[in-house]
Amino acid sequence: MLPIEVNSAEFTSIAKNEYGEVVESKISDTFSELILSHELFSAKLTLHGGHVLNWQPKGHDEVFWMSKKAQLENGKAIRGGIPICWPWFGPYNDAGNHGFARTSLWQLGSIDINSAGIKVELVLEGEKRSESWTHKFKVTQILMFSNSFSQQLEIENLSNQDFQFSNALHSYFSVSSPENIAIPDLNSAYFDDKIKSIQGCTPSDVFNCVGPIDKIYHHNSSMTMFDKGWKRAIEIKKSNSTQWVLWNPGKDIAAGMSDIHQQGEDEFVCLEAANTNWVIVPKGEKVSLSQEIQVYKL
Ligand SMILES: O=P(O)(O)OC[C@H]1O[C@H](O)[C@H](O)[C@@H](O)[C@@H]1O
Repeated sequence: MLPIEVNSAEFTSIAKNEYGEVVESKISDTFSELILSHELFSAKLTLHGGHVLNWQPKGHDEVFWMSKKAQLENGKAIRGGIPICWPWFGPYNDAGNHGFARTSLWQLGSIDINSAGIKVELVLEGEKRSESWTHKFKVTQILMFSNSFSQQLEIENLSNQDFQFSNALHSYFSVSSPENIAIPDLNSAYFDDKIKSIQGCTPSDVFNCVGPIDKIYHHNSSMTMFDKGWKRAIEIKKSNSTQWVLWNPGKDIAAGMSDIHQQGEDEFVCLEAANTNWVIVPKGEKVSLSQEIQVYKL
């Protein structure tokens, strides 16, 4: 019997029709990305971390920033795009920052290409993934790429007791400069300043997003980020997330981060739809949260 022919090319088409195509590109022996093409947008994602790497709606520039020094390797967190921070946000016990979802290999559930865009479903499930968080769970991530973008997480508790999680959709938005960014919707929100370790700060105007800035805003509706340099606005709607996290490391902290290229901190602002406090999911139940992003020219 002849051996089955394996497609040894670096690029392998995994779904295609008259509206678009999804191609797998092997970056290394252990890391590959999925390249999505469609007349309304282009985008890239990877199963490592269930991570959206970029999305560019037609007629606009890239929406998400990616570090030129991002570690595209099995088990590493990727600096840029949208890391999924889950089942915890920030540090937790000795288990490191932001949970295991962003460093785990997700499974490809389904791909649907149609005239409106490309829908991709990714799944992460398991039990005892971390000594600090041992519950049995299933997370389904539903991504809809089009001239807008939406990302939904369905978090299912499959264990025989209630569990809790915190999370963030840690979007790195590409900007002309953090100096040019205004987010007027934040002006009226109470916030915790993580750098100064002060909680419950009274609302104050956000004139720019120059780092170091690391704030948790208690605000559960939409945000619009205005970039006066690139004359574009990014609107982010979210559901079931009670906070927004605003982060940029600034020059000195970024200089100590091996996966940010020189002056990379001048190219992005993170605005993260988050639940920084624990959310309880009763046993056998499901919680869903999402964000939806739209880009406008000013
Ligand atoms: O370096 P990472 O683990 O990816 O975390 C990057 C940043 O994520 C969030 O925005 C947190 O609020 C910051 O405190 C943290 O520094």
